[in-house]
Amino acid sequence: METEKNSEELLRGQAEIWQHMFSFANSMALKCAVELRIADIIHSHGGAPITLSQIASCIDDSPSPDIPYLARIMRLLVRKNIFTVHHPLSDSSSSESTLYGLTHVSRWLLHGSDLSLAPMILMENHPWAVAPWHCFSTCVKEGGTSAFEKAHGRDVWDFASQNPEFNNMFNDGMACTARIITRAILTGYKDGFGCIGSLVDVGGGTGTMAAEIVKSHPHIKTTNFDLPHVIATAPLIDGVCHVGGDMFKEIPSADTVFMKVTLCLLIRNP
Ligand SMILES: C[S@@+](CC[C@H](N)C(=O)[O-])C[C@H]1O[C@@H](n2cnc3c(N)ncnc32)[C@H](O)[C@@H]1O
Repeated sequence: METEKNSEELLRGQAEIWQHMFSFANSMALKCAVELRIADIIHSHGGAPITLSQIASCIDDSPSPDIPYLARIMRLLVRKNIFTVHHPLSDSSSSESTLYGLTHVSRWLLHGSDLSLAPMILMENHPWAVAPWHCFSTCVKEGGTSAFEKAHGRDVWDFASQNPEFNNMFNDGMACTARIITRAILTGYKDGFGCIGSLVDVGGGTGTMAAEIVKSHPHIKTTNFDLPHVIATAPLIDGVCHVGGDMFKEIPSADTVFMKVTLCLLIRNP
């Protein structure tokens, strides 16, 4: 009896290992959906569910997409609740009539939407960004530096300064989350900004956060401060002054210092 229970547990353990082993498949399928712009394609058809052939016919730079391959990826994405599937005919095996639609999850994959995580998904799943995740054991064995440095031989900011493609991808990823988070901050902390005269966003990337602040509080003299290679790619933003530099040396003066990474710090100067 005991042995039977043990072997069942062991089998369950093995199943869990297989799940962990291939859990990266979820991120890769998500990345594929963003690269192929599947959510955008469905959205451009009015958001109503469409067939695989309709999706395939709108995929950029692919005169003859592999529909069975696409079907397999969609099956995984449907399973993960990223898209819906409908079988309008009673014969659910007829893949030609099967319709795929958007969910509240896939709406975050729309390119160009104000609330989109598409640039972040592309950045975080790029081989450059994934490489450090392969270095956990090296970090434990050797210690010393970050996983990014183990993978790329220099820190992420230095790497970005030497690699314009990574720099743009990283900054775009940051900008899309900044847009989402700033709106939540501005809504939740409505009264906090009224009394601010000047503000500097330290490590503000290409200025998305600063732009949102100035849009809703035009009276604030706003500076976006980041490393020179980031500021060099920042767009002109009405009411925002971009300054390049190193925060460990000096930051532009303002009565409020704003810092956001994954969490946000608002420090009022006395
Ligand atoms: C994780 S990103 C956050 C970007 C932005 N605040 C946001 O939340 O979307 C950190 C930012 O800090 C900047 N940074 C890193 N070291 C810096 C330094 N020494 N001086 C100024 N900015 C720096 C990076 O270039 C990057 O834009």
